[in-house]
Amino acid sequence: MSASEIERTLVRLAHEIVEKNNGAANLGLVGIKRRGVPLAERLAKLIGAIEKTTVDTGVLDISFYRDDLSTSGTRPTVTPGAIGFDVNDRDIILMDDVLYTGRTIRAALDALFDHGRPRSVQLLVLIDRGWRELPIEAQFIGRKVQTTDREIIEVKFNEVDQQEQVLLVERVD
Ligand SMILES: O=P(O)(O)OC[C@H]1O[C@H](OP(=O)(O)OP(=O)(O)O)[C@H](O)[C@@H]1O
Ligand SMILES: O=c1cc[nH]c(=O)[nH]1
Repeated sequence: MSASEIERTLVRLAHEIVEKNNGAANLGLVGIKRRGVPLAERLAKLIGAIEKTTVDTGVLDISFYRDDLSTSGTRPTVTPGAIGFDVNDRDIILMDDVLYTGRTIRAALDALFDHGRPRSVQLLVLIDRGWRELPIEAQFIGRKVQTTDREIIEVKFNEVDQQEQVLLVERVD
């Protein structure tokens, strides 16, 4: 995806979020570090412009570590820290760049509920590449991409990577 394709996709997703939630009054957007954070910030701006309001955004910090005893290889862990606003009774939309096994989102849900009790939680991802290992699905999807287990989706955002594109690349062993 090019920068303009990413932008058009985010505009569409902003409208889908507003439509599905009947506005933005109770919404809070929570970006999963790292590339979920610019996603949440950009969508808050887009939704704010559509609804002429401000939308709360926050950050969940999730870091990966190698677990050599685990068959899956990597396991997401949650770094404790403030989200940035009170999540109690809010309609939360978790945001991340790529949805793959679903383990990051599972950990993010645990972290979110450690911070309070949202009224609802929805999930937005820019790319759904399949290969789920858990019963987790996104309500808002930028693009579904069929991938093999030798392929990797690389999302590059200006705010993090100083470039803007989404690439499908072959894994190098
Ligand atoms: O559904 P999952 O299998 O959990 O995979 C999805 C996660 O993987 C990526 O993070 P990555 O580990 O590549 O870290 P980074 O992009 O922040 O470097 C991506 O940003 C998602 O958070
Ligand atoms: O292909 C993948 C899988 C997980 N996370 C990514 O960023 N890309």
